[in-house]
Amino acid sequence: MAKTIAVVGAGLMGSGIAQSLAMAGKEVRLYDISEAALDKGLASIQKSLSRFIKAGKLSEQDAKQTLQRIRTATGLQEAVQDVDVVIEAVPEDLTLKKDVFQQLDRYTKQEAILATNTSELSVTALAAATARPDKVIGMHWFNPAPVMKLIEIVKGETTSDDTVAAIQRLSEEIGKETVIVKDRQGFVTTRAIAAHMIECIRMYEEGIASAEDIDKAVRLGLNYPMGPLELADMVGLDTMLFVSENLTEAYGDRFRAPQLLRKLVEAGYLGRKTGRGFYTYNE
Ligand SMILES: NC(=O)c1ccc[n+]([C@@H]2O[C@H](COP(=O)([O-])OP(=O)(O)OC[C@H]3O[C@@H](n4cnc5c(N)ncnc54)[C@H](O)[C@@H]3O)[C@@H](O)[C@H]2O)c1
Repeated sequence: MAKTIAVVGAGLMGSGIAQSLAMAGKEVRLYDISEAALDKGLASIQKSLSRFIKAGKLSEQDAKQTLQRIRTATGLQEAVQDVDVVIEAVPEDLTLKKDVFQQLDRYTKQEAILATNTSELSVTALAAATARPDKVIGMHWFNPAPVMKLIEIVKGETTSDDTVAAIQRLSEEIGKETVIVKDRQGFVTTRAIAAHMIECIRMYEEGIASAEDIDKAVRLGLNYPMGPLELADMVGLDTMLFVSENLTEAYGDRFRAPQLLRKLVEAGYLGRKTGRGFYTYNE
């Protein structure tokens, strides 16, 4: 049973993953490249825990204990040397992730499992960067990690059944549901959401309805929690373009980025993070 888990990268996903694990009683080592990044990660964990308390879903005492179970480190070796599982959540860049996996391979116990939270990069390629390709696996979380139920487990070409079973067990121990998918571009969730979003952007481009009405139609008619265009703005239009290009390479024209998506990105309108995407944000 995995007792101590390292999370590498304390950004949006890494901090949420660390929090989910600690809330479920796991000892966590949280690593990032700077103190500033770790402080930011811890602040977002504290904010999220306060929301749980306010909603009556967590006691003050449990929140305090959760925080005590998260130990931060700015040295990678120190963070990972004694853990059973590492979950990598550094930016979506294959070269960077390969480099991180090589270091993890060097610094962790031989039997440790190395998992990646990539949304769409090749788990198999990351496995090949290590001397333990059978112990490398995709553990794809969703934002916000402490709330979202699913973990999409990605079995690389070389991932062993034991590794899949161990990550399935860990996910269940912390109260998550799992699906097991092959290591194919976009897995299930990224491929499904991209197809949906790209088709809705095309409808907007064709002038079939306003952005507001497309989002409203999908929210109220299909019962999705968010409309596709507001969701694209939240994810980031640059990220959506990157996903669409990789899916086009894998599956052909049906994933080709609509002109409008490309032009918005070229204009620097990347969604919420730049204050403008399909919508304009004032805060
Ligand atoms: N944002 C999402 O909704 C979402 C959902 C599922 C999966 N993902 C995936 O999770 C991963 C992380 O995404 P994010 O949104 O948390 O990004 P982010 O930019 O919020 O966080 C990345 C963190 O990694 C740190 N970092 C950079 N280089 C590092 C290194 N060498 N070692 C350790 N830390 C390093 C950064 O300082 C930053 O804190 C990506 O692979 C992404 O595709 C994202």
